[in-house]
Amino acid sequence: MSKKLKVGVLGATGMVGQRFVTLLAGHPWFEVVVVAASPRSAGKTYQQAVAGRWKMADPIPAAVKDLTVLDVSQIDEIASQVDFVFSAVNMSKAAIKKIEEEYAKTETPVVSNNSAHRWTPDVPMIIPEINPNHSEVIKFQRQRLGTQRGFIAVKPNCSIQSYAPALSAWMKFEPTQVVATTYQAISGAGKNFDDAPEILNNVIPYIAGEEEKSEKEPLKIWGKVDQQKGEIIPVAAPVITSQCLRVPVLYGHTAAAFVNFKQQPTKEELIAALESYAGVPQELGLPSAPKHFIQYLTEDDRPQVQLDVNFENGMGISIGRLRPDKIFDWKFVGLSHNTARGAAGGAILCAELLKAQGYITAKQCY
Ligand SMILES: N[C@@H](CC=O)C(=O)O
Repeated sequence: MSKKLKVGVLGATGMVGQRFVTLLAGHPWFEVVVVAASPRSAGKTYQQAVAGRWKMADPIPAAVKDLTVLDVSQIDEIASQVDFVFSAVNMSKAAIKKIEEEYAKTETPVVSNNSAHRWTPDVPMIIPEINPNHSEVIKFQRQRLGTQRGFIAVKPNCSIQSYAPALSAWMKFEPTQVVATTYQAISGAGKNFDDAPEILNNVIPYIAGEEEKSEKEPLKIWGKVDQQKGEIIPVAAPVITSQCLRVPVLYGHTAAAFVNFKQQPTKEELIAALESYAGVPQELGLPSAPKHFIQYLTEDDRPQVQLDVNFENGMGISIGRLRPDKIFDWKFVGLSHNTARGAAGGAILCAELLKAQGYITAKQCY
């Protein structure tokens, strides 16, 4: 058994950072050796830094609780201790862009949960089952950054994960138009019910920047690597329009979606395409890969957050209520776990893919 890769978690004290630390406990390939956060937490043990704000159901992993939190701006010091980092830093978009590039330039690969680099044309935005080949763009990014090993890869926003996987399974039927309304959990805003009492008995019809991400990000995921330009060119279709609502749910983003297709698939064909949809993570048996990526639930009242959000440890997608529509061709409901598949879990699976593809290696092997 080869040695585990040494990992740093940047932004380790926030909700997504806590999820990274929890999911990485006992990971077969990766070992958290550095936790980093803002100067406010730096110098404390991880346990002290998250005291009173630990939001995970599991206790703080024993291997991490006594680590001293470093300041994320101690870039060289952190880079010297790790093979790569996960980024969940909470800063302005410009500051995130800058610091993630600075880490990459120390020859430290960055796998980011943040949106800052999602539209940098030579940064791959990866859902490993859907577009594993987008890592091909890393060679162009390395040329731009002047690195041999360092690069940035990102995962997309959590909001798209409840409907984009279904649409990906249906690409052969050529979806042309999509309406997606998302019902998003408060943990997506880094909060629980104590932090967000205003959500009780309420629905808030605005999440800053979310509709734009929901409409645009799938187009890059379905895009092509242009080997001449050295970037990913997003597709133009399907056109997606979206509304994003915050609802009183802790974990689980639901989407109610309508689709038009160029081809006219039957319901059986659509369900078969969902149920059989698998990719490189399943073929390679990556440690965080769900065995079954998309389940189709036949009961009229599924998927439900309470019953289905933890399907495949929160890494699988649940689809149901597929039926013909009066205005569109078909409509359906999707559900995904926003902090597992939609955030830290999705980033960890992305890092596993990049390791399997040879983009992330132990620094001493480089
Ligand atoms: N922006 C999302 C979080 C997903 O990554 C949300 O607010 O729910």
